[in-house]
Amino acid sequence: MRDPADDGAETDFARRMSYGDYLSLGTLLSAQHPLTDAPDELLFIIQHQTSELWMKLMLSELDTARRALADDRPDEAFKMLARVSRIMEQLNSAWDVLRTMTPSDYTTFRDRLGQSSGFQSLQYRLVEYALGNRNAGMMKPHAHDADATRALETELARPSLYQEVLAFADRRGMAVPAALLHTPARTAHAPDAAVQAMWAEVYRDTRAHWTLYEMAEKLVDLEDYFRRWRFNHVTTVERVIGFKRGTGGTAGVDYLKRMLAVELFPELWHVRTAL
Ligand code: HEM
Ligand SMILES: N[C@@H](CC(=O)c1ccccc1NC=O)C(=O)O
Repeated sequence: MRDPADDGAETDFARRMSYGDYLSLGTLLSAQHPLTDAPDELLFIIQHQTSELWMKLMLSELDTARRALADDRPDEAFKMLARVSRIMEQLNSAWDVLRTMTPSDYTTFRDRLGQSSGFQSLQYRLVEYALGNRNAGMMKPHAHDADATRALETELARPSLYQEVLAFADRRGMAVPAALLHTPARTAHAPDAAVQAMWAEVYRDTRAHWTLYEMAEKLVDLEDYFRRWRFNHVTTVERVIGFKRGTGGTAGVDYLKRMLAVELFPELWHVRTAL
C-alpha cells in the first residue's frame, strides 16, 4: 500500500489547521438529531440544513448586491445576482433527492415534527423581505425570538433589492416615482404604471439603456428561478402529503399554491405584454 506521505501529503495535524478544523465539521456534522429511527428522517434534516446553508449565502450575496447598486457599481451587482440565481438552481435540483421520499416514508416521522414547519424559516423570510415580498405579519412566528425579530425588523428598515434597482434607474435619469424610492417598503411592491413605462423605455432602446436592460434581465432570471423553487416545493408537498393541513397550521398545498401568484418584480413581467 502506498504511503500518502510519499506523494508529499502532510499527515501531522496535531498543531496545524486541518480541513475539518477550517470547516468546523465537528459542529456541522454533529448537528443532525433525528427524533425517530426512520431512515428518511436524516434525508429530511440534511435537505433542510443544506437549504439553510445556501440561503445564508444567498442573503450575503443579496446584501453585497444591494450595496454595490447603492454605490453605482452595477457590474458587481450583476455578478452577485447571477450567483443568487445559480444558488436557487442548486436548491431546485435538490428537490429531486427529497422526492425519493414517499408518503409511507414521511408518515413514519411526520407526527414527531409537531407544529414546526418551513413557514418558520427565518432565513427564508429574510430572503423574501430582501427581494421585496414584504408582509410584516410573517414576523409573528418569530415574536418569541428577540434576535430573529431584530433581524427581520432590520431588513424591513432597508430598501429591498427592487427599490435599490429603481433608485439606481432614477440616478440614471429614468422617471421613477419618488414615493417608491425613499422609504423602505413594509408591504409587497404593488405594480406601478410609471415603473412599467420606465422599463418599456429600457426594452425599446436596449442600446441606449444597456445597463438597465441587463439589470432587468438579471431580475427576471432571479424571479424565474424562485418561481421554479416555489413550484417544486408545492409539487413535492402534494406528492408527499396530498391536501393535508400543514404542520405550521396553514391549509398546506392550497396555501402554497396561492404563493405561486406572488410577483416580486411585477412590472418586468407585465411590460412584456406591452412590447
Ligand atoms: C416533504 C417535504 C416537505 C413538506 C411536506 C413541506 C410542507 C410544507 C407545508 C404544508 C407548508 C405550508 C406551511 C404549513 O402549514 O406548514 C410549507 C411551507 C414552507 N416550507 Fe415546506 N415542506 C417540505 C419541504 C421543504 C423544504 C425542503 C424546504 C426548504 C427549506 C421547505 C421550506 C418551506 C418554507 C420556506 C415554507 C414557507 C413558504 C411560504 O410561506 O411561502 N419545505 N411546507
Ligand atoms: N409543513 C410540513 C412539515 C415540514 O415540511 C417541515 C417541518 C419541520 C421543519 C421543516 C419542514 N419543512 C418545510 O415546511 C408538513 O406539514 O408536513
